[in-house]
Amino acid sequence: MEMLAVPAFVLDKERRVIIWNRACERLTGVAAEEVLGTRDHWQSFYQEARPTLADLVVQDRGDELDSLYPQVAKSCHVAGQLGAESWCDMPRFGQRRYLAVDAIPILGEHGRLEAVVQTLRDITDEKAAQVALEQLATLDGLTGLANRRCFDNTLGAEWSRALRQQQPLSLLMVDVDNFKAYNDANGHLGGDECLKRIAIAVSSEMRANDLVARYGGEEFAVILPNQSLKGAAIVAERIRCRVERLKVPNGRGDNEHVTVSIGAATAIASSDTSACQLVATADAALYRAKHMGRNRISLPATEADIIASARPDSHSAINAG
Ligand SMILES: Nc1nc2c(ncn2[C@@H]2O[C@H](COP(=O)(O)OP(=O)(O)OP(=O)(O)O)[C@@H](O)[C@H]2O)c(=O)[nH]1
Repeated sequence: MEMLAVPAFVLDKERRVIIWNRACERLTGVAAEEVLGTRDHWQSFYQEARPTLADLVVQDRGDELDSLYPQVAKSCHVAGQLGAESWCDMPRFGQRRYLAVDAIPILGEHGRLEAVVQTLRDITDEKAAQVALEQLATLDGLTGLANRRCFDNTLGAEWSRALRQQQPLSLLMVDVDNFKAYNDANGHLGGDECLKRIAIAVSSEMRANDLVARYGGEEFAVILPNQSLKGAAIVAERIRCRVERLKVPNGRGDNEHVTVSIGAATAIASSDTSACQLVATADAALYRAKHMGRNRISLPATEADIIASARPDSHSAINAG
């Protein structure tokens, strides 16, 4: 065990460390003599006191596995083994590592627990690669914003949260005006550059919990959790002004610049409404903003419309900004 290449430690049935091998010393930066005979082994992995997997096995607390290791947890109840993956603080190095751990009971006569071996594998690099891939799968290739798939998932999650917490949820649909003409005048690559600049402008108006996504083509969507209609209108107007201030010539004449139209909708989630209806309402508002001349925001007018805005049978009033 001492010379084993895999980091490992062993607890006795009183949860005291009886073996702490060399590889475990290298992994944690903690020498065996610091922990042998103590119950301080957790300090090598975490800033705050919490049981390691081996502690759970000794104390027969396998039922806490899922809550303590929410990322990946697996238990093999027959043999009493537990396995999990989690981020560990690694206090001695001050740098988190992602560890895959297994805790295996050692049974004596009559099947009585004598000790528990915990093995650890540092899989930080694999985890980082996996996270990077997952991020790539959620990003739009041109603008670097969240893509449509990420938008759909986030909206679903935020809708559920709004329903649970009975908080408003706002949505903005932002569409570049006359973009076909811009493409015709500047070519598709020129159009792409313009979309990138608008993406940056829209993102720069967001708070940490908001999500800006490329909804498709020259249309962006902004999810504003826990935001009232009034707040959403303020954000929408800030975005509209920000894009206008970019002063990207649209080729339609001197002093003519690229602008956006924005439709807003706000809903208090309820079980008889859906996130799709919120999108449809914001889209309808966007259509009205276009219809009324572009470079403007459009939103429901009254408090009643805020709630009604997500109902399928509603015909929200419009207030063009
Ligand atoms: N360069 C570029 N153009 C795109 C992209 N996606 C969509 N478009 C173009 O965006 C234009 C959208 O045109 P329309 O839907 O007619 O709308 P519009 O000209 O913006 O007019 P309004 O929306 O009514 O103001 C089309 O010419 C599309 O080819 C893209 O990724 N890059």
